[in-house]
Amino acid sequence: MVYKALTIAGSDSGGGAGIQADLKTFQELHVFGMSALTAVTAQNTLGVQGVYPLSPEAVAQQIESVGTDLGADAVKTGMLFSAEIIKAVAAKVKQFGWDRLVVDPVMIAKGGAPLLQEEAVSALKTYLLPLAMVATPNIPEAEALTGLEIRTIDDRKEAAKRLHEQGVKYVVIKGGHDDDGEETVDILYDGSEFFDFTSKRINTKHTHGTGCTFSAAITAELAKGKTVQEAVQTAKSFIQAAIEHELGIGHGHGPTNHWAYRDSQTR
Ligand SMILES: Nc1ncnc2c1ncn2[C@@H]1O[C@H](COP(=O)(O)OP(=O)(O)OP(=O)(O)O)[C@@H](O)[C@H]1O
Ligand SMILES: Cc1ncc(CO)c(N)n1
Repeated sequence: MVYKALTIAGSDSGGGAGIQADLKTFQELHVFGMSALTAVTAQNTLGVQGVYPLSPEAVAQQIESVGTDLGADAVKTGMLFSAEIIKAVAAKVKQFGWDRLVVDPVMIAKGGAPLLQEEAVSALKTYLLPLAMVATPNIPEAEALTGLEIRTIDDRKEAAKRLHEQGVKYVVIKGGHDDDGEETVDILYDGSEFFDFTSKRINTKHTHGTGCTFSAAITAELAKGKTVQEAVQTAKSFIQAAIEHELGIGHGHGPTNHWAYRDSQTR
């Protein structure tokens, strides 16, 4: 059985985030990866030097090409840049009836460069979140989507509830941005219960693309037919290994190590 996953996202020339992180993660998890590019970024470990969005038609046509021939067992979205691209993507997801959809609501790169126009946040809420099986906001993204200020674990839970009310079936609020403490805690809400995914916080500056990699791993596992809980557990182990075994490349915030999880399975 060949499992297939499609990522609809931006290109990171530095190879650590975006489409590149997604395809590497799919491959590591033994899932055939396909891509529809939304934008090309000139980017490296020091920051984003340029952003060149594609037209909504170009995005829609790539998805059409994949959907009418290869098909996809699961789909994820990353950087979508504009309200027009979001609408085009939502229409195609509906057309192909893709219900295993992971929405990573990418807004701002780690260095502060905007990857989603401010006015597109409401389009994300209106058109795409209601189609999402899973959404994976980090803390600032969850704040932007809900209007809440998130400080405590209870705040995170409240944000998860609000996003569930907006139509997301499973909400994962990632804890990577919570710098306090020895642990990183990601919270999963399924509409009735909360589940914590906790790991040791690794003290490193090489965390470029952690969010993309994490959501791609969830998507790959969903493509195989795993439950959301199983998929999030594997994704947490995948990103933990990828952060722990850093590659140490580039002069800034380096990429994570996409082959570390596989190595850990064979050691
Ligand atoms: N220092 C760390 N140690 C261990 N796990 C981490 C660390 N930083 C992030 N993570 C984990 O990585 C995953 C992604 O979380 P994070 O909040 O960093 O996403 P993000 O901000 O969307 O990432 P990015 O914008 O770089 O793609 C989560 O599972 C989180 O717990
Ligand atoms: C293309 C792209 N997508 C997502 C992110 C978020 O990490 C990034 N830095 N670049």
